[in-house]
Amino acid sequence: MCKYALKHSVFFLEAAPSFSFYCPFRAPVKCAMMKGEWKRSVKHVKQPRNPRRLVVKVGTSTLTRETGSLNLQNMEHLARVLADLEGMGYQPVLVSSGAIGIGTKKLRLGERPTELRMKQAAAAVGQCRMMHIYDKLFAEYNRTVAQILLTGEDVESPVRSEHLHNTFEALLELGVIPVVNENDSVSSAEIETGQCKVLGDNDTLSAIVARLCGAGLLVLFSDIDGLYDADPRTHPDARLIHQVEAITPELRAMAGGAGTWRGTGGMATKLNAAQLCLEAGVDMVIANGARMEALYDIVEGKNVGTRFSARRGALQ
Ligand SMILES: Nc1ncnc2c1ncn2[C@@H]1O[C@H](COP(=O)(O)OP(=O)(O)O)[C@@H](O)[C@H]1O
Ligand SMILES: N[C@@H](CCC(=O)OP(=O)(O)O)C(=O)O
Repeated sequence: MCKYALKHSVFFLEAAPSFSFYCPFRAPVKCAMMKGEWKRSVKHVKQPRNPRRLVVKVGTSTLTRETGSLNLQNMEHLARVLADLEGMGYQPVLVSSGAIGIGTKKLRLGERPTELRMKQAAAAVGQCRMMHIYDKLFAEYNRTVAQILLTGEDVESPVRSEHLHNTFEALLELGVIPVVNENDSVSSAEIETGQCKVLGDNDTLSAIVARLCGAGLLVLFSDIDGLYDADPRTHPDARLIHQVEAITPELRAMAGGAGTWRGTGGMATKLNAAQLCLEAGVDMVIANGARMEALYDIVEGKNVGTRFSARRGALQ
């Protein structure tokens, strides 16, 4: 136990520069040594990665159709595959966007609102509807879901992030599938500007969640097969990049913004998420949400979409 704490605290010191703006792993590690029984709290201890734990993020463009209606086909496939993976011994955590888009449709607003308070109202309505659908779909497979809504302050605060970490642990231990989103109705940072010191968007949020709960893999399901060397919507000859090991300025230059009126951030925010994952030793894959079954291959490390491999700095 003591060796564990020391080993990992040393790791933190070495890795400290990468964690200067965010460190979710604040659970104190108590260490008793022989009869001296000294105890120490090691803050900022980095969690070992659990290879069976995976975070799956789905974007609004995957959960809704061009008309703004729910894409029930994608949602059903998502619930079935995650329930099945849970049955196979994996511990899935779902990060789901879609609250504003779904709320916009339910309120018959016609188009995504531009006024902040209206976006927040749409998110409050849409989140409720989205959870209702997830609850029903997962119940079909005898699975229980839980809602976790987060803000930047929650993951910045040592006390709150420790509570969050403990809640994830308890839910996963109970076999529950957590469904996470940003708490848009109280947090204006993301939906107003797309910029936020800690979160910023659900791509970044999912990377933070993957680190917070010690996941070994993050999968971002989008409306496209992966990262291309240019946005395929404007460059039809763009080529898919299969493997990435470092986020370089050249790579960032290839990543454009959102592809549809429903998406937020595009590939730019997915690369931010990849950067956070690579720093923490978490593998990340971008894949097409129209083929959720690809998740079976992804967890086995097969070549699907774009894989960001965290070879350096990996804990396991
Ligand atoms: N280099 C790129 N490779 C692939 N997609 C890109 C690239 N640059 C920009 N995009 C756009 O990113 C979109 C996916 O992001 P986004 O619209 O935010 O969806 P989501 O809701 O899944 O987060 C794609 O539809 C595509 O048009
Ligand atoms: N929290 C917002 C989603 C923000 C976001 O990042 O959206 P997306 O680009 O579709 O993943 C919502 O639920 O509407």
